[in-house]
Amino acid sequence: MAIIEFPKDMKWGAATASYQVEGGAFEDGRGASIWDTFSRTPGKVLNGDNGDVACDTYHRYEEDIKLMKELGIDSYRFSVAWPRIFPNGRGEVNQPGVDFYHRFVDTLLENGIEPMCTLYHWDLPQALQDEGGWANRSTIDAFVEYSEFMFKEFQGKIKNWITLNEPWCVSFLSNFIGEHAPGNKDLQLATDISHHLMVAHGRSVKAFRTLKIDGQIGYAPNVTWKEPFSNKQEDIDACKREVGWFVEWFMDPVFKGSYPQFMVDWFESKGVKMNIQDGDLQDISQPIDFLGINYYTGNVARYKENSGLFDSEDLDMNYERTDIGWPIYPEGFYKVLTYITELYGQVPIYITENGACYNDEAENGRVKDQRRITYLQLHLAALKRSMDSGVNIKGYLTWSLMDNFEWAFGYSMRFGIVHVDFRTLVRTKKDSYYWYKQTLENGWFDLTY
Ligand SMILES: CCOCCOc1ccc(-c2cn(C[C@@H]3NC[C@@H](O)[C@H]3O)nn2)cc1
Repeated sequence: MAIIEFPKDMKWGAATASYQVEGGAFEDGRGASIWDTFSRTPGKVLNGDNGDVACDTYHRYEEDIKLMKELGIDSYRFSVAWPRIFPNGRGEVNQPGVDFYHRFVDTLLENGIEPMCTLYHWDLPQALQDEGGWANRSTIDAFVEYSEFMFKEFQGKIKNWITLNEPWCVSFLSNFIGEHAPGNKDLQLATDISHHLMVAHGRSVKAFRTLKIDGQIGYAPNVTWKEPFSNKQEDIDACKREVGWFVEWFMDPVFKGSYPQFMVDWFESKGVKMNIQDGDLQDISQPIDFLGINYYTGNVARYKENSGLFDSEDLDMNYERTDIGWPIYPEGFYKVLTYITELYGQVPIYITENGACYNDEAENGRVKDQRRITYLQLHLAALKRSMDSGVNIKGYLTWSLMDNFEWAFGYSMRFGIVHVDFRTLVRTKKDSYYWYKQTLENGWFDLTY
């Protein structure tokens, strides 16, 4: 029994992303994205699932916004499908696609819900990929053109902007590990892409400032935590490299104007060189208004020679795991948030994603997902602990509002507080929806896991 209470001005929300929920993949002029291509490539997505229909939010958004309204959230984080705006990635605008997002945003605002818009949540126009995608610096220019259009088009309606979601996933998961679109496995390519993404982020922020857009802008890296198994320096250093791959690699350039030398040196030892052009780091280090943080899991790790990219190995500490297999590690949430604050000061932070995968099904109109409630309790308690330790948390948005297309896992992995039957598209509020609603109403919860 312990009451965990949050500041009255803290923002509460929920998050989704275009390719994962919209559907309408070929409607009203939308162009193909790399995920339409990837999901149609045999063996890339479990069960051959794709985002053609997804949750059909493209047609059912009014129903979804009713669910948000009843939930009582302040803010809803969604992403715009770039190929719905620019079917070829640049140039000609697809007006019906623009009109959809106006209807969507207007309905959010009519219901007193603040839109938090992610410009890039992985659905790159295939036409740009055909020219090399993020490996080609011309895609940076296309992203700036897309950003400028969106800033001007939705000025006054959207006041919270996120340039990129999880640049680590877009670069390393998608182009070195190869699990996500476009599925390359090349460390030099992935490192070049990570840099081009950050230049695109910085130049988008510059455009936001130049256009004098009313509102705030940031980006949303995903992070993890690796706790050294011992106080041996080799274990500490191995964990620093693992965490640095997510934290310092994507945050030092923004907050310090340079890449972390210990990571640059490590990549060079793997034969990777940095391809940085004059002015790139000045662009990347444009001041931002907030940092989005996505956290799901962490672990205990130690040095292991020639193991993985960083001479490290995770240990099986017998932590409980969610249904996607990720260890439940709320301590890591506290550790990585306090670490970020130690490195960069009290940067305003929104938790732009945190949630659990549990594949509970609906029975008689109810979904008993107590395990998700427990995960949320543990992580919100860790969040409050970080706030009491000086971390400048401005808001928390759970991933996700509803079950959706979980990338390479397709529809097999459920992160929603609302269940979706993907045969009928019927939405069912889970027990966690009601728990989250009560928590937002109170501004506190009783830690009773
Ligand atoms: C080092 C080896 O690693 C192998 C796998 O490595 C990862 C890391 C991270 C993820 C991951 C997935 N998600 C959930 C999504 N966030 C955005 C939203 O679209 C959610 O669907 N976050 N992180 C997957 C795999």
